[in-house]
Amino acid sequence: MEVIASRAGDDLNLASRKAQEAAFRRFQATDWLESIVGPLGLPNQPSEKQFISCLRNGLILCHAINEIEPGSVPKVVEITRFPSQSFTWDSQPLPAYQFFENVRNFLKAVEGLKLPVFEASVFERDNMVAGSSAKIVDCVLGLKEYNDRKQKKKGNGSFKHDFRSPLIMQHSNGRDPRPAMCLNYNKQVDLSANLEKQPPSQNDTQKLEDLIVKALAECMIDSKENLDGNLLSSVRNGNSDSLKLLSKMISSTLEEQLQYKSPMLNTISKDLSTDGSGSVTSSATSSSPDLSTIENVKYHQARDCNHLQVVQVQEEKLLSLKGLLSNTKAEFADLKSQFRNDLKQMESQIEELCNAAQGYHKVVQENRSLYNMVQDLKGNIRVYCRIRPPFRSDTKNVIDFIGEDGSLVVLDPLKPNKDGKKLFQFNRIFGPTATQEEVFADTQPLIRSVMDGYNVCIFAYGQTGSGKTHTMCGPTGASRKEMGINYLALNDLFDLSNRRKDVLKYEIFVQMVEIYNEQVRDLLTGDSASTSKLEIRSCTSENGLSLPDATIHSVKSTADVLNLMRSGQVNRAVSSTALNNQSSRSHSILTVHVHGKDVNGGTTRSCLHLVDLAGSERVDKSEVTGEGLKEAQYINKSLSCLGDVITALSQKNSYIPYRNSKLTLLLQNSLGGNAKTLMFAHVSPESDSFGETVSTLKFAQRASTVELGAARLNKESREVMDLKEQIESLKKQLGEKEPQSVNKLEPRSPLPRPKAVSYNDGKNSQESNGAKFCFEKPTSETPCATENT
Ligand SMILES: Nc1ncnc2c1ncn2[C@@H]1O[C@H](COP(=O)(O)OP(=O)(O)OP(=O)(O)O)[C@@H](O)[C@H]1O
Repeated sequence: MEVIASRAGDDLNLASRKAQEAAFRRFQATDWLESIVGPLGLPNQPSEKQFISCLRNGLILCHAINEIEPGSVPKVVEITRFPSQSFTWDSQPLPAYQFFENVRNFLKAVEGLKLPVFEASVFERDNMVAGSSAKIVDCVLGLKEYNDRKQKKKGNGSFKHDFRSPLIMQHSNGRDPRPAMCLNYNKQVDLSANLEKQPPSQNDTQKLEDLIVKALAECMIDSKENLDGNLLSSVRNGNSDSLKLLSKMISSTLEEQLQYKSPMLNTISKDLSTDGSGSVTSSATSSSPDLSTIENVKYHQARDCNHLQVVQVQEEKLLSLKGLLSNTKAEFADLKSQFRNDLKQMESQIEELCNAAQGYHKVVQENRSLYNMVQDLKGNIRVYCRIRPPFRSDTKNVIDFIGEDGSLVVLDPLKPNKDGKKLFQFNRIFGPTATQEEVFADTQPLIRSVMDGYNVCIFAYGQTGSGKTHTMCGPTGASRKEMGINYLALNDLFDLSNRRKDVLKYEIFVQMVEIYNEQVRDLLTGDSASTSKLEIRSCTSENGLSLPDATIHSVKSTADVLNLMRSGQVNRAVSSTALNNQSSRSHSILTVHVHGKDVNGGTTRSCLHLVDLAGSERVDKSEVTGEGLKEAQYINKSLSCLGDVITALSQKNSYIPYRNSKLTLLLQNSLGGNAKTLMFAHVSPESDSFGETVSTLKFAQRASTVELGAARLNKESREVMDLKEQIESLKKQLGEKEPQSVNKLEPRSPLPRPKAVSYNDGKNSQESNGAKFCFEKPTSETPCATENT
């Protein structure tokens, strides 16, 4: 606001200086004209209006130019005036066409002298605006200069008008640079001083009288133009009627002037009305302060004139502001359209980003399937991690991040900063919200490969209460939708078997056992005595089973499976612990045997192990004692043996300690053989399980590095089978004829030459004495493969 106010102040000063400069030039022009044609009857410092009105009839101008260049205007249209009368500005105006003739003739003459001219129309009252007199003043001052040169040179000097500001000229001449108004004010003070010093002469009195009358008339002219000249003459002659008439007119004019708060006119009006008989002369000459008041009036008029110019300047400013506003509007419209374009660009960029994000998801998917493929080729144990939903929502969650690419970050609750974060990488992570179907969908391809002749092992590992049984079997009393992998897998196998029935005939058998306190128990026999002490054959028996003594059940539908699983589940050792009220106290193993026979006679033999391990537990946390403690110790021991086997396998050790536990012995072919193996690592998200969670994840990470080698297809074509049959019959024939020369006959087989490996279990006398053929390159602990390899 202050800046605006100071700018407005500057503008006012400039406008006021310009107005003063114009007034000074006008006064100069008036002085000069008077010096050429005699008194014009104008005040010392005529207003613009007075100046123009005085010259309007063209008479003064024509006489002035004729004085300088005689005959310039040959015919001047005169008005009737007394010989003593001067060219007064308030003379009776000529009819319009007459003074226009004078003005036109004058302008022609001026043009002839190559001096600056003006438009005759400025004399029309309608065209009179502030600054109208500027060109007339220029023209008159041009004439003056022309005359000065002429006088100087006495010749015909060409015109060279000096347009420099009179203020500058004053300054450069070393005179007082104050504006004309100030100079004039000094002049007025001098005059008052003179009046005080000596009594006014008759001449002086006359002059003062003239001044007052003119000042008053001037005011009237401002409001009512064309004041009757005769009236003024009568007033001068002391005619009291005329004086009264003038007084009346002045009163009405004063009313108008008073609106502009002109105290001087108020005073004069009072004088005139109170002293109607008194002569103007006496009142004018009686005191010098009246004179200064008249000067003040002129000063105020000049100021009003300045104000007019200020208004004009303000109007110009307003115009420029309007221009600025329209420019700003245009700029705003530009900006708007620019914004619109920017928005469109952003839209398209967001679209591109969306496409890129979709592409990224696709690439992640592809990467995962490629990674899985590589793992399949390398025969790595696949590891899926499943996170159980938290039991209580108010507990702190240690799961920090689950990546689509199988990355998992857990956060140590005791170190909630960067150092507390641990990153693990698996094939797939299932978050707490993952459904049974989602988990099965990722497992299905592996399960289906059983139907193609591959051995598959899926086992669930994790801390007690982390959700292993939930994943493998489903919750107790689960609906079909909530069923676990065991049921869904068998269901899928039946489905596939149905779809392939035209080309392949499948037979599906099921065994279900548990390892409880290091004893293998059949869960599907009604005879409780036979549920204990089943023997594991690391080299499968003649019927291809590693548990030949366990009951084997043929299943034809999912309903059969359901019934068997239910009875198996009932037989399973389950008890309540502090961590899980349905805690499995044993490792349960559901084995599905699939025998396929194609239309050509080719066969496949494969098995699927679905293992729900007992949960590792900290006995202090599970608060078990007595029998429960013993169970826990067995569980922990067998899991520790499993860990040792995994470590030895991941380190590619020559010795793999399968025999250290029943569990590892039973899973020997799946962990170190030619099966496809998948491990579900289960974790609890609660912060008080963080230690066990990290230990499970580390175990799972280690397991994922185990390379089993490419899984072997257990398929035999008709030709191979024929050859095998031939070999068998030849063997028989040779044995009958020359039993001693059997060793000389080598069987011809397209398969690699088998190695004879002694089976050193020592418990099965029949097999421990004999040798078995094994096509697998044996490790120290993998003496032979199953019969169907
Ligand atoms: N993904 C899940 N969604 C919903 N509930 C689950 C999930 N996982 C586990 N649970 C629930 O958590 C509890 C413990 O699960 P579960 O019995 O499967 O654990 P476990 O690992 O088998 O334990 P243990 O080793 O003691 O047998 C059960 O009540 C189960 O229903």
